[in-house]
Parts: sequence; C-alpha cells; structure tokens
Amino acid sequence: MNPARGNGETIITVRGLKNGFGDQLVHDGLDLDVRRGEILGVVGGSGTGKSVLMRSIIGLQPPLAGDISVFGEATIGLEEHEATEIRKRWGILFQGGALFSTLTVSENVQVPIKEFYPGLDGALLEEIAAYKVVMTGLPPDAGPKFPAELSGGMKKRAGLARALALDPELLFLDEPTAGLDPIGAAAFDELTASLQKTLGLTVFLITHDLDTLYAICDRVAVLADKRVIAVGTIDELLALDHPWIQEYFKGPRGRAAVASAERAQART
Ligand SMILES: Nc1ncnc2c1ncn2[C@@H]1O[C@H](COP(=O)(O)OP(=O)(O)OP(=O)(O)O)[C@@H](O)[C@H]1O
Repeated sequence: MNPARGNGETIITVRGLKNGFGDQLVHDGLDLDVRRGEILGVVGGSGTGKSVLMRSIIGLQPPLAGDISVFGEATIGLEEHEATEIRKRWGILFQGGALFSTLTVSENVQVPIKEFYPGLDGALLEEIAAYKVVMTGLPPDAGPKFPAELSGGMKKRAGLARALALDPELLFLDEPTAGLDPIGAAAFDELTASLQKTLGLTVFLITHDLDTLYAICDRVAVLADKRVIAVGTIDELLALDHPWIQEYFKGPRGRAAVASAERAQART
C-alpha cells in the first residue's frame, strides 16, 4: 500500500449517481473520486453494483441521475465524437477477458487500434500488437494463437494487452484475478502494479480478491447500501465499525490475506 500515491488531481468524479433496472435500484446517491496515479480497489458484496458503476463511468450504462466526469470532462450526454476522444484515453479489461474467440491474440489487440486509428498499415499494427503482447508477460509466440489455445492466466494477459493497446492513462479492470490459481493471481497483481508504475497509469480495479487489495491497492472503495460507504486505505477502513467492512477484512479470508501480505513483506 502506498497511500501517498495519487494525492494530486482527481481523474474520475462521480456525484449523486443513480442506477436501476425496473423496480430494482442499484445505486442511489453514489459519490466517488479516483485520484490520478492510484490503484483504487472497488469491493462490495455480490450484486452491489460494482460492474454497473464501471459501466456507467465508461458510458455503457446511462444512469437515471447523477454526474460523472473523467479527465475533468463531463461524460454523460456527450456527442459521439466527443465520447470517442475520451474513450481513446482509457483501456478496459472486462470480466472474463472478453476476447474475440475467432481472432488471434494479436488481432484482438489490434481491434481498438483499428477502431480509433483506421488508417494504420498492417505491419505497424502487427508491431504495436507484438509489443503489447510482450509487455504483459506473454511469450512472443502467443500473438498468432487463438484464445482457446491459451491458459486462463494467458487469456487475462491477452485481455490486458488489448486494454493497453492505445497507451491509456486510465485502466479499468473488472475482477482480473477471478478464476486464477493463487500463484497466477499473485503474478497478475505484480504485473498490474509494475505496469501502473512504469506507465504512470491510474487503475480502477473491481475485485473480490483480498490478496490483491493488500498487495497492490493504494485505496479501497466499499460499495454497500447502494452507494460508496467508505474509501480509504485498508487501515482507515478497519477503523470504521461498519459490519460488512469488519466481516470482510477481519473474517477468515481477510486474516489469511493479512498473513500472506506480511509474508510477502518479509521476503522483500
Ligand atoms: N443489464 C441489466 N439488466 C438488469 N439488471 C442488471 C443489469 N446489469 C446489472 N443488473 C443488476 O444490477 C445489480 C448489480 O450488478 P453488478 O453486475 O454491477 O454487481 P456486482 O457488484 O458487479 O456483482 P458481482 O460481484 O457478483 O460481479 C445486480 O442485481 C444485477 O442483476
């Protein structure tokens, strides 16, 4: 944890967000600030609206009410060309990777590049994709492979390579370590932290993985009761007496994550 990081500018601001489906209200008066340069973990029970929040921020879920700004610009109700300019500046790893199964890894990485820069020639696209593939720790020969030929961890890395295709400032990760074994998950966390540092990224990271929170998140936002009930370092959250927060961080899995973070600290 490095709470000092990200103390400057706010890169995402959400105010009074309201989302719902039919009779079900998912968010009601949700506020959140994400600071430039931080890795913000977003946690909450299943169905509390973490993915819906991410979808609202990236413009895939028009909210019932509220204001959202990213990079200092309001993102709701933008003209298509204005939205495109903003979308170029972020990358997204959706839950499960969401790779196109009929395209190779290299072709998957090229999808956003072709979308935003349709004029680039094939050789340059190949070159950019090859660079992104290697950057995410995949072997160079992963480029021509299809997703079905990859392990779960490799698929996540390929999804990350695609999310980084346009050199984003802001990265959205939706449960990136779900389905990975603990060693694969720890390796993915290390990759995220190292890319954040090297590329100066801001990371909005939805997770259920306590190890990830302890290992790489600067702050954690907790979703409950249709809003963000608290944001802070894990120590700051532990000082609160909200029952979900206490149960989450101090339950058996929370204690195991602390022990594992302490072991990792002792090794460095
Ligand atoms: N397109 C949709 N239509 C109807 N209901 C939806 C839609 N998208 C999400 N919901 C509902 O909104 C609620 C919040 O969903 P969301 O996927 O954001 O939860 P989550 O916190 O990400 O959960 P999990 O941790 O299980 O992934 C859920 O009850 C879900 O069923």
